[in-house]
Amino acid sequence: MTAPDLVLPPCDFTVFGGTGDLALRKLLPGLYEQERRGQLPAGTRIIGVSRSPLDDAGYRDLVTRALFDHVAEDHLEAGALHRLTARLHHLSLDIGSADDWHRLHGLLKDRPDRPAGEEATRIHYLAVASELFGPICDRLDALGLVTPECRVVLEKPIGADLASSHQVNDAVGRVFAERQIFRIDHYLGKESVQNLLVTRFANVFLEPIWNSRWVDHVQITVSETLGVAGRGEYYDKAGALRDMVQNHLLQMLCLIAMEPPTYVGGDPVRDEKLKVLQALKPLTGADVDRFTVRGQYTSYGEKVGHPSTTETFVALRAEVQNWRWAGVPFYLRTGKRLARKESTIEVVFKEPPHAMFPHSEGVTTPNRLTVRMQPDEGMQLHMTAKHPGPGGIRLHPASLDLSYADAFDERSPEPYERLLMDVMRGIPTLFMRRDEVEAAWTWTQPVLEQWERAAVEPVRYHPGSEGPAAAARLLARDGRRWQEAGR
Ligand SMILES: NC(=O)C1=CN([C@@H]2O[C@H](COP(=O)(O)OP(=O)(O)OC[C@H]3O[C@@H](n4cnc5c(N)ncnc54)[C@H](OP(=O)(O)O)[C@@H]3O)[C@@H](O)[C@H]2O)C=CC1
Ligand SMILES: O=C1O[C@H](COP(=O)(O)O)[C@@H](O)[C@H](O)[C@H]1O
Repeated sequence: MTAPDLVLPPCDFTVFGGTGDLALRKLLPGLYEQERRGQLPAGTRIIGVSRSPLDDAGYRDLVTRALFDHVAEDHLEAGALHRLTARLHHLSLDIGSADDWHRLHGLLKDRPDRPAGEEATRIHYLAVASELFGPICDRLDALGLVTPECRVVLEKPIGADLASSHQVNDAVGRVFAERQIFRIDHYLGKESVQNLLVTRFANVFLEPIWNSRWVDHVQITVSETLGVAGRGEYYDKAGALRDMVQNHLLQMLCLIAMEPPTYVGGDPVRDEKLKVLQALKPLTGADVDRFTVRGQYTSYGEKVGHPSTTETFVALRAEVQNWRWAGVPFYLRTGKRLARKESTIEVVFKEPPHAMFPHSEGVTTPNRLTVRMQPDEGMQLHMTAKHPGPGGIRLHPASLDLSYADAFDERSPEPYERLLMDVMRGIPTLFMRRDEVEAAWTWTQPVLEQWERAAVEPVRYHPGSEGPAAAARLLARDGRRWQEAGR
């Protein structure tokens, strides 16, 4: 999935929402890492846009402070900091008002370093709420700032439901062609998530058993220790289903469940993911009540300043209705203020068909492939081994471990760092296509509607806990349990 090194033309990288949490915590540190590794194309400029009354110097100060907070200390290098901050500009404008946009036009058109007719590659990164995507695109279009080489990057969630995601995608699609639109899902930028494709399709040993005959069930967990931090206003309108499940968790499910694409490239991979989303068994009515759990940590209302019914935890049971996966449950869960920060996928295989070792019944544990996105990126294949020693065969759980930190000298790039590079190079494989986003909303929508219709109150859980007991019951009903860290 990595393109050969190319000499890229300069970029004008405009970040709408350039003073926001995402820009300061993730995007600018990602761009800094690229700068440090000499990967930013020469002549690249980074233009932050927000309503804040900042000039270039003020923005450079703000970003420098953010880099000190969010870049690993041993990566902070005076030269790279200087080079990156020298690229920064800030424009104060209100996206909702027609004023001041001419200044963006002036800045983007003013490239004395480029020969006449050769513009920089313009990348418009929309790190603002998705209601603002349409107005931004319209203004860029009206100012003549959209050329065929331009790209636009959309942050998730795109819309708040199926209807609004159609509206947002329509509004962006009126100005940009689909090939210019990069819908970001930072989970697809994680090395271990990309490695799922490689593990499945650059090896042969898994394929014969990667189906309902041998896989008992799949678990996908993204558990966070942090609460909603400074993002309460956004989060309270979104909740965990829109914030995490509709995008990150379903994308991971797709990579586990998809058929082999003809080659790893933009459309083949996305075509296969789309088929998985379209094969998800709809959860409606009584199924929603039975197969979903909504939770909220007990101090959430205080955090957002009012009583709220927004979920900060979701667990659910999904099914992919196709030949490969019929009858295999995919259990998904995510939540805030839980006991651990951990993102994992567990593919749990069936028991061997026959217990042939004396006294082995109940001693073996099913084979299991654990993919660890964080912490300690890697993979473990859990198996049963012979305990060493004479006198009969005693069985013992053991595992084959792949830890990225041990196996590779290079550090794994942060997801945004990797994905921003792909945007600059114009590589769409790790970005969501419109039909994928809408298919994910199509599946999510009836759950949202049923929760609303039935006024499903979230069950409370204690911060620092494993989440609501109902999530454990969801699996216990099927005679299964969540795999917890390290076990
Ligand atoms: N933060 C995160 O970890 C993640 C965020 N996202 C998504 O990224 C987007 C941004 O999130 P986040 O950074 O957290 O949000 P913030 O509220 O922290 O930042 C919003 C940014 O947009 C600017 N802004 C808001 N309204 C306008 C306006 N009318 N005109 C110009 N600028 C405006 C704000 O600056 P000012 O108020 O000065 O105008 C600020 O720079 C959202 O869509 C979110 O869902 C996605 C994944 C993770
Ligand atoms: O997109 C989001 O992801 C983060 C979790 O990302 P991770 O890489 O730290 O697992 C989540 O905190 C945030 O609410 C959500 O918008």
